[in-house]
Amino acid sequence: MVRMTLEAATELSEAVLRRQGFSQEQTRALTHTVIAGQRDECHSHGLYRLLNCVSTLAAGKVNVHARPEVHDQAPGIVRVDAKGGFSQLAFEAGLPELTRKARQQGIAALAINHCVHFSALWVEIEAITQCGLVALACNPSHAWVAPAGGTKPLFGTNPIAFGWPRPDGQPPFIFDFATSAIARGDIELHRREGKPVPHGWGIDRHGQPTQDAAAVLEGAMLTFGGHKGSALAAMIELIAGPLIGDLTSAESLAHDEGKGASPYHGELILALDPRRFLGDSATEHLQRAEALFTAMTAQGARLPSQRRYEARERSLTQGVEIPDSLYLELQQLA
Ligand SMILES: NC(=O)C1=CN([C@@H]2O[C@H](COP(=O)(O)OP(=O)(O)OC[C@H]3O[C@@H](n4cnc5c(N)ncnc54)[C@H](OP(=O)(O)O)[C@@H]3O)[C@@H](O)[C@H]2O)C=CC1
Ligand SMILES: O=C(O)C1=NCCCC1
Repeated sequence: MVRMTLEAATELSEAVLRRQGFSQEQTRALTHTVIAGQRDECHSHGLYRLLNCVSTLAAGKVNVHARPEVHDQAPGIVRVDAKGGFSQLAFEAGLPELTRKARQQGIAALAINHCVHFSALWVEIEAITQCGLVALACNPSHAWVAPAGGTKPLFGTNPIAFGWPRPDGQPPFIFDFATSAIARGDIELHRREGKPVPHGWGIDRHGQPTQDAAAVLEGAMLTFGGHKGSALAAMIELIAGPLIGDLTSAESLAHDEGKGASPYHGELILALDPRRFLGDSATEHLQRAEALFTAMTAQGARLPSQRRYEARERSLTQGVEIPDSLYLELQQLA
């Protein structure tokens, strides 16, 4: 393993992206995401993702000079056309209008269209909760996951993330997971490290259960929680696909033409303002939410994101670690 400071990791990411032709703005926004992922020890969405940025560019499947366009779609809806660029800049462009509308209306939606997407959603959810808003985000990806009861890839790994702001400087309550048993990135990391995957992550192309990571990647991933994850995955296809006029995971994969680039689709993000829902009683009710978190942890349960926040503390002082092989690949690209 190679250990480096967060500053060195940031320089490495910027060097790779600049060298490969990404604009200054794209380089900054992409680096923010992958460094956040690495810092919080979300290895499937950290520095490893730079390899996808580079291969997506080489495949001609991303516009590295895209300038997102913000449209005031309706009183409660802001739409951002990412113009074929990565989603990060589009999210940044839409965030001020999303928060303004949420504060005005109590609830607002941000629909991002035509974006190339690979981000962990908690990065965006954190930005919204920092504004004191409750947040929900989801998006399709490429058709890699079989519906419960089926054996052929149809859904994306379709992440869903939720965030709740907390008082007194406490970090927000956030969960963020794929509706597949695990993110595809994690299966890719198992394949790179030659490790078997646990039972229940996927099936081979003949529909048989397998622990061979490469066979799952060629076959189909499985949903988490059987029919429950499958229904959530279908919902995400609908509300972050046709509802916002964008591609489903199957359509994203067809758009890819076998190039292996990052998915191309839309994203739906909702923001809710507790102060609009509750008026003067907001503080009292947010305090009741704190009682829920206390009751969870009192039983020995950990809150989602607690591992991430602990990793963040460690990384800020000790830096981050990546496998030698990834470090060498990134050095070569830089
Ligand atoms: N852009 C895209 O299209 C896609 C992105 N992704 C991203 O991949 C990432 C990983 O997804 P996935 O593989 O499903 O993640 P996991 O199955 O690891 O689940 C992650 C979530 O569950 C929480 N969690 C895990 N274990 C526990 C526990 N014992 N108690 C309480 N909470 C727990 C995590 O908190 P903690 O982090 O603290 O462990 C985190 O919020 C996500 O960030 C997602 O956005 C996934 C699919 C597609
Ligand atoms: O890990 C995953 O699953 C994905 N991550 C980024 C984009 C495609 C799906």
